[in-house]
Amino acid sequence: MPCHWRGPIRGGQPQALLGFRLCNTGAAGEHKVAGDESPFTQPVVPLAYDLPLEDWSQSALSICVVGASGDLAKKKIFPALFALYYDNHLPKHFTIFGYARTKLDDAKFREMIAGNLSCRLSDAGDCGAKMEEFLSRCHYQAGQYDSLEDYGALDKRMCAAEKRFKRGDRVFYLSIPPNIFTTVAASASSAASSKSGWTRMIVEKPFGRDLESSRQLATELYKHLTEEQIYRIDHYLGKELIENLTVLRFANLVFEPLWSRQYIRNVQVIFSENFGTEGRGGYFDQYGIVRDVIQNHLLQILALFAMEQPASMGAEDIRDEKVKVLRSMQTVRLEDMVLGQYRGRRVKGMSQPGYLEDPTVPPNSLTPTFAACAVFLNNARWDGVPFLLKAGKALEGRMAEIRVQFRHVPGSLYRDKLGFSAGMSSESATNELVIRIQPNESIYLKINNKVPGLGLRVENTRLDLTYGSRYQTHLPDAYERLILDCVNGDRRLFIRNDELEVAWEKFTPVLQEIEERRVQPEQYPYGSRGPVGAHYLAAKYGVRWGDHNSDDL
Ligand SMILES: NC(=O)C1=CN([C@@H]2O[C@H](COP(=O)(O)OP(=O)(O)OC[C@H]3O[C@@H](n4cnc5c(N)ncnc54)[C@H](OP(=O)(O)O)[C@@H]3O)[C@@H](O)[C@H]2O)C=CC1
Ligand SMILES: O=C1O[C@H](COP(=O)(O)O)[C@@H](O)[C@H](O)[C@H]1O
Repeated sequence: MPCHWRGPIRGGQPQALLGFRLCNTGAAGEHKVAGDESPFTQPVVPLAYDLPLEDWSQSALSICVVGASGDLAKKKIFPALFALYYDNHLPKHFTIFGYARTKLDDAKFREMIAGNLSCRLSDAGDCGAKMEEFLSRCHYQAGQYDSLEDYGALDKRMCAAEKRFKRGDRVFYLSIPPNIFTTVAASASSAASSKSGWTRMIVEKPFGRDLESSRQLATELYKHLTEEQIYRIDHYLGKELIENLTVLRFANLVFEPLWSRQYIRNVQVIFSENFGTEGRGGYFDQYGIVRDVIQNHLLQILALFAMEQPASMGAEDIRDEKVKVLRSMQTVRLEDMVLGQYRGRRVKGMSQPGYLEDPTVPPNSLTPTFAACAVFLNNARWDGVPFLLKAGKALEGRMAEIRVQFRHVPGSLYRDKLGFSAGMSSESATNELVIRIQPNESIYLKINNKVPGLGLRVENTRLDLTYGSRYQTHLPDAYERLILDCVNGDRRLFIRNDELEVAWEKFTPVLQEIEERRVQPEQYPYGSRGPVGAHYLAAKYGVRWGDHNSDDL
């Protein structure tokens, strides 16, 4: 039975709009359709902004994870797919395929995935059954990444799963090392694109390692895919608190008027991990922390934080504003950057290995595992405001947050009452807005408040929105949100090519200089707060790192 579709296509063209595709039948991925009135197992709310909810009643969705045997696929992608299924966010007629070179059959593949699936806290008791149902829709195709024949075999199985429907839409998630991105894009799009619906590809970072290689990657991808088909993922954009940034700014009157150089002294975007590169040293050493975290995750956060209000919440309007603000950023300078690399240490008889002790890291590597930099935006809103970005591995805690430090109250009546004389610095008495991205997601505003009781003592305390106390709901993992957005054709949280170009433009010169001059990173002990140079950098701009305030730990 032919799979055919002649209706309009959104977000990525099928390869042959006019032709019918003859689908061979086969066992893989077939599931019952009798009595399928609703395209979902139960009605879901539209989750995509400004996009009509896709009509899935007559179509099937195939999701293929390329690199299915890998770390990311096992830890994040399959669990996210299960969570989406569990909460009824996937179309009813979906099938999942794993593709990689490792030889597995469906049973072994399901066994491999099952180990990482977990039930929601809200589990209504049917988790076991749902897991079984989910796993029964997961299939595995072993194949080489460049083999048209192997993708042809995958295509056959996808067709079998889609054969009862007018349309078959396909998502390929490229969860593979960057050296094979284009090979896979070429072979998969040529041999396994949908002929009856759309085909989209989620591409994982790194998108190159500098401006030139990023351009090359784009050129190669464009030989096989249109920009509309490419979903460049930055999983930080899928995190709840990042998704909330635009709501916080543009849906509240109280923040937006303060959001400028007039009231804000500095902005800090901080990422820290309390573990090293364990197991990923081979990949990490070629990139380093600036490329791994700062140039993408932290810069994206900065862009959302600092951009002007977009004309709408549509993907292109938001991404236009992000590009604009990134274009206004000064190119990052070496003198505004501090680099560090962790060394091993022994704590209570336990030894924590240094970066250079990781067997996958070349001896004498200069790759930074920590970096801090000050960046500036040359525009009317942010002129002169330092944005401090800091990221490090093997530090004392795991945390990501944005800190907005406000200016002093001019002519404050309460200077004495705030205890400046008793050693409290005037800085710790200024307002600070903290957006804690993870863990313990929260938004809090540090304010000065009268200590209750007789007399007049003022202290710096918090107006606190801690998600765990306010919302009794499970926060979806970033990968859930982003995979669902891709299925819905919502590109708001994915990186457009011009955003990527401008991000590389701003960082490539300094990255090249670091490599050419063989800049030595400052050593810091595993589990510490990082190199002291980061304090000097902040001090140069009259800033103190907010995450080092003991009240805030
Ligand atoms: N792991 C993570 O936490 C994160 C990963 N990423 C990105 O996601 C992508 C996947 O990451 P991850 O799962 O860790 O990667 P892996 O190194 O685990 O690779 C995924 C799969 O690709 C195949 N593969 C590995 N090396 C090669 C090679 N040299 N040539 C051909 N195939 C190879 C292997 O499958 P087989 O041998 O079976 O073919 C492997 O299982 C990468 O681009 C990474 O940068 C991004 C953020 C976080
Ligand atoms: O992209 C990456 O992110 C992870 C951190 O992600 P998180 O969601 O756990 O905070 C980081 O460990 C990795 O080095 C980097 O490639």
